[in-house]
Amino acid sequence: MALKSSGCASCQIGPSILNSDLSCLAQECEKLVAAGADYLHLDVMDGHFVPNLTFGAPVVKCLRSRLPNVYFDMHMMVSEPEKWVDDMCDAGANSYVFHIEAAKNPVELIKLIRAKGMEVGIGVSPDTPIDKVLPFLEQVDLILIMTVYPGFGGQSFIHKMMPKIEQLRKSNKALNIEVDGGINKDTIEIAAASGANLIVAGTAVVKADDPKVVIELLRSCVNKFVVKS
Ligand SMILES: O=C(CO)[C@@H](O)[C@H](O)COP(=O)(O)O
Repeated sequence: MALKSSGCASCQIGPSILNSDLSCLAQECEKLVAAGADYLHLDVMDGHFVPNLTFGAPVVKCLRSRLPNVYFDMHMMVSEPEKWVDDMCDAGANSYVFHIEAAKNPVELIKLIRAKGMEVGIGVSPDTPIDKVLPFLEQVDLILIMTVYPGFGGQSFIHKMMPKIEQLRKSNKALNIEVDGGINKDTIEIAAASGANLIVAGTAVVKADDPKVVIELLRSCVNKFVVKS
């Protein structure tokens, strides 16, 4: 599987496992895939770029051995994104999403990630203007718009991020625009209407009685808006 779109930005749902039961992470991931997840969004935090710690390549490697065919979308909330490219690739990551705020040389970093055969994404935190990523749109597979401040699951969706998504979608119909943070049945519509097509949902999915129902609801909502080229 690849996130790269071929002329049209199709809807894919990628649950974030951050707020799942980490004591049995592999089973939680298997459950999400069985519930219809298109990919898994894995949040790596270094306690420096964000005020929280999660996990690194050794955990990703263990998950890869249990889930050989699932797409792992690595959201690297780290201060030195160039440092973990090799490890994440070797662990089985499919995409490597670094934050524009942390990248010293985005062009070189994009090249490094591509050379390892991973897809490339750039994350944008709420206080960062969208202009910062516009020069790189042609070089990446996705732009990740944060609709919460990175660091924790379960926060409230920041509506005023929608113009960023609208501007990106207006500039490129085929671009993969990933939205992350506070996505649930009440916020999916505005995110999809603004132009997001890759949907990261954590709490709403992993804490649901039936994750399949929530994934289907998110997907049907996005499919009403998904952009055709
Ligand atoms: O990257 C992050 C938080 O930093 C996200 O992936 C959240 O983990 C999504 O969780 P919810 O906001 O959907 O609970």
